[in-house]
This record gives sequence, structure tokens and C-alpha cells, in this order.
Amino acid sequence: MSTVPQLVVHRDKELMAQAAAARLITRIVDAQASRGSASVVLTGGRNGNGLLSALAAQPARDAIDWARIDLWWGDERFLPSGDPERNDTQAREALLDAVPLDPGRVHSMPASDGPYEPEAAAEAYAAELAAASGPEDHGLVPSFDVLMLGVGPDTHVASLFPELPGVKETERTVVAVRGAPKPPPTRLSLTLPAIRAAREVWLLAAGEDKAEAAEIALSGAGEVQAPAAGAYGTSRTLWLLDSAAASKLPPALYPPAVA
Ligand SMILES: O=C(O)[C@H](O)[C@@H](O)[C@H](O)[C@H](O)COP(=O)(O)O
Repeated sequence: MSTVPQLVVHRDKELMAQAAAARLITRIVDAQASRGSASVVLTGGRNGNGLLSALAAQPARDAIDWARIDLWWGDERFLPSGDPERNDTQAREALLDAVPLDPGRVHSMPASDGPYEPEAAAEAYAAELAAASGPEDHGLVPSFDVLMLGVGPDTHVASLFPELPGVKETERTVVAVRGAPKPPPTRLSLTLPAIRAAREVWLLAAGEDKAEAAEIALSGAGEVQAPAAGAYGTSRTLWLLDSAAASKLPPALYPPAVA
């Protein structure tokens, strides 16, 4: 079931990062209060890391019980462990190394210097997701509380790029991506079926370079041509934009006030 996207537009990307970080803190605290733990999927990229850095700087971050949260990734650059270009490396620098997480609940995607080739690495991560999926979940991945996705200028999300095989995958939950137009060329990515298992999907788009992508994805494009259009949650789909990224949205979509 697709959920109609909700839009929140902030003045600029700094405010968007701050406000999204505050929103994430509240969402995690609520999940932990109601179910004893939380499950969040992180995204790479400037907007995703900007949110993590903003969260690290917010005193309210300590309202989160960091020992009771599972962290996953929506995609990863298939590089050696610790490589500065890996999404998990950047997330650790932005936030994760500063909070008392349970290392066993931080689920990095396999690295290229591990035992797997990309396709086997995707299968291994899919197995890890399946092992974490409980009876209350509806498939092969946990019902993530929040799954965050940066939006690329070409409307890609995670490492699902327009017209490439990954966005067309309907069965597997994790795929290897070769020949990605955004370097590095070899990546691992959740697929749309896995993304859609999340309770809430948050799409982050800030900057003028995302204006066309937001307009295309929110104006009825198909998911193969515009992967961001196919990213939605079971209970909520939320686009978090700044004014620049929202500047080309059709008036009917543009929220009445800039938050
Ligand atoms: O591995 C990656 O590069 C990201 O996961 C990717 O999906 C990113 O989120 C978008 O490309 C947006 O990136 P920016 O926020 O830097 O524009």
C-alpha cells in the first residue's frame, strides 16, 4: 500500500538537517517507549550525514537509549572496511562514534576486503535482515521504524538508479549494483520491496540540484524512471526539503507555509 507523500519544506539545508534530526530523535524515543527498541535505516550522502551531524550536536540526543536501537544501511559503497568513502565510515564520524551504541546492533553492509564478492555480500546482508525479522514483521526484513533516503539529482535513492536493474527488483531485498553512475561504481543496496517494509520512509532533498528530481518524483513519474517515486512506507512517506529543492514543485504540492 503506498502512502501519499507528505512534504515539509524548511528555509535552508542547515535548518532542514536540524529539524529532521529533532524529528528523528522524537521518533526513536517514541518507538523505544512503545516497543522497547527502535530500528532505523541510515542513508549516505551529504543530506544524510548532515542530519547525523546535527543530531550529534543536539542535547536531546541523550533521550535516546542508544543501547536499544538497531541501525541498518539503505546502501553502501563496496569499498574496504574503514574506507573514508564508505557510508558507515561517514556515519561513524558524524554521530555513531559519539554515542554508546550496542556494536552488535550496528549492521554495516559487507566491505570489499571481506569474504564476499558483491553478489554474495548482498545475499549475506539479506540473510542478516531476514534473521532480524520477527513474527510481527511482514516479510524478509524488519519493519523499520524510520528508513531515510537521500535523493540524488537523477532521482536515485539508496543505490537504485533510473532504468538500472536494481530498481526493477521485485523479489530480493538486497542487490549488488555494478556500473553505478554515482561513484564508486560497485555498491550494495536495499531494493524497493525492502524499503517499502519500513513504517516510515523519509526522503531528504536539499539544494538547488535536487529541485528537478523532487519535481519529477512528486509529479507522477514511474519508479523505474524515478526511483524516489517508488520509495514509500507502510504508514508514512515524508519528503523533507529545503526551499531550494522545493522551488520547482507544482503549486498544488507546495506546502502553504515554509516550516
Ligand atoms: O551512497 C550514497 O551516495 C547515498 O546513499 C546516495 O543514495 C545519496 O543519499 C544520494 O546520492 C544523495 O546524496 P547527497 O545528499 O550527497 O546529494
